[in-house]
Amino acid sequence: MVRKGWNLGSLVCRVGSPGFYLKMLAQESIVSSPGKVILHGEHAVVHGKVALAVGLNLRTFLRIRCSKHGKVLLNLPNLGTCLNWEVATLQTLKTAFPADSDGPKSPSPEQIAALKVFVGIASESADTENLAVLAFLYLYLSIGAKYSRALPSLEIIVWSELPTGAGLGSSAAYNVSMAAALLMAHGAVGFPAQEEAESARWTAEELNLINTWAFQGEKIIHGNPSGVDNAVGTWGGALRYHAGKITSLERVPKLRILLTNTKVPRSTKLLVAGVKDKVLKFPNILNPVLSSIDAISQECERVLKEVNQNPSADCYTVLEELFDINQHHLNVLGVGHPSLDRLCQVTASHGLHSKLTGAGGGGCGITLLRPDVDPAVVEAAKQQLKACGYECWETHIGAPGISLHVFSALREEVQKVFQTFEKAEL
Ligand SMILES: Nc1ncnc2c1ncn2[C@@H]1O[C@H](COP(=O)(O)OP(=O)(O)O)[C@@H](O)[C@H]1O
Ligand SMILES: C[C@@](O)(CCOP(=O)(O)O)CC(=O)O
Ligand SMILES: [Mg+2]
Repeated sequence: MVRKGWNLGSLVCRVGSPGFYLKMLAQESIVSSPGKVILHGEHAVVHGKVALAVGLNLRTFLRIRCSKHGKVLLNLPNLGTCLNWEVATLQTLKTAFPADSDGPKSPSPEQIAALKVFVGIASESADTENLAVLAFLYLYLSIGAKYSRALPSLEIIVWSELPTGAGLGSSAAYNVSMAAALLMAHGAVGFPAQEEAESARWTAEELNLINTWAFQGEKIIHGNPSGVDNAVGTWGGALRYHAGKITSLERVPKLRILLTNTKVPRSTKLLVAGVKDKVLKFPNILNPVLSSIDAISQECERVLKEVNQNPSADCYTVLEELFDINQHHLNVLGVGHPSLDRLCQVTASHGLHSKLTGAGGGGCGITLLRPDVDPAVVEAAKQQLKACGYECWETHIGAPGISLHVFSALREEVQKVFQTFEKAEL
């Protein structure tokens, strides 16, 4: 179902009246993708073990407009970055991104080197913020090379409710939104909106394509991603992820979670590389730890089913114990941080159980809230965490994956946010 070119016709063919789609495309499209919370399996999942992850109700929004000014504008207000390039200048990179008919391919070292030279990043730079620009250029040029003869002139703005670099999958939400918007702009996936619908999702085949391209963007930001984050950003809900196999977890109970951001910055790429080095150095010591984390994910999956069928206080006690054990394992892998130890100690002093989520090294932790927990206990824990300089908020798990926003109050609100960031560089 791949359609070639920057193609209004393909959008019109999909469903509905031509006037409706032409109007929508002439204006612009807004898509959004959720952040994620990994319940269990971070890091181990990079080494082929099971992870359980859920969509988070904090999202990244992207607006794409096709324009006639012969430029590409990329506005990233979360990073304070707004760049633009002449399309003609971007064409000079086409030798590194030749047209080919194969599916998405991993970014090659030569392509990454060419992009770094183009953007003016030192090749050894560990600055993760710049990686968002590289990931965009990679997706723009690769998707352009695959689906169109000419590169399009575009204006793109991405704004997120998620903290970046805090373990909540902001990089994946960014890459999933970017892949969906660019694929839609090229007609490689349809424009799924139905008239009067508030938001819309793509077919499973299209979601698969979006996910595969987003994974390539994640490779630029993470180095060696497992693919779990982009899978949640694409499909949402609650997923079991194992060696690229994505299974939707059916009938997951509505778990309540307290999310805490220690605000200690860290880079997923460096933390993942650190774990790899440690596993290579001490395979006999650390492989059993990864296997134990795998067993924790599987036990958690079993208990979540039980909570649904036959909820009991014991189930929640097991879930709490699994959090505690996994947090110790993650410390053994070297991805803990004193700020996370403090988070766990503070919540433990209120009888609550926490673990880091995502890459660790700072960033966010999650605390399980049993259904019968006294609200005064949660409030006291929150106050103490805030006094440590942390930010916390309560949430429950399972937000929808990548969505196109058509007619909704949410779309209007997001538009207003985008307008505050609009710059007049063009
Ligand atoms: N809204 C955004 N705008 C621009 N870049 C983003 C955005 N969200 C994430 N990124 C990119 O992702 C990086 C953070 O990714 P990462 O270190 O994997 O942490 P996490 O995915 O846990 O937030 C940022 O440094 C930036 O390159
Ligand atoms: C550590 C890891 O398991 C999750 C990283 O998540 P985040 O980028 O910290 O949100 C890495 C991965 O799965 O690719
Ligand atoms: Mg990430």
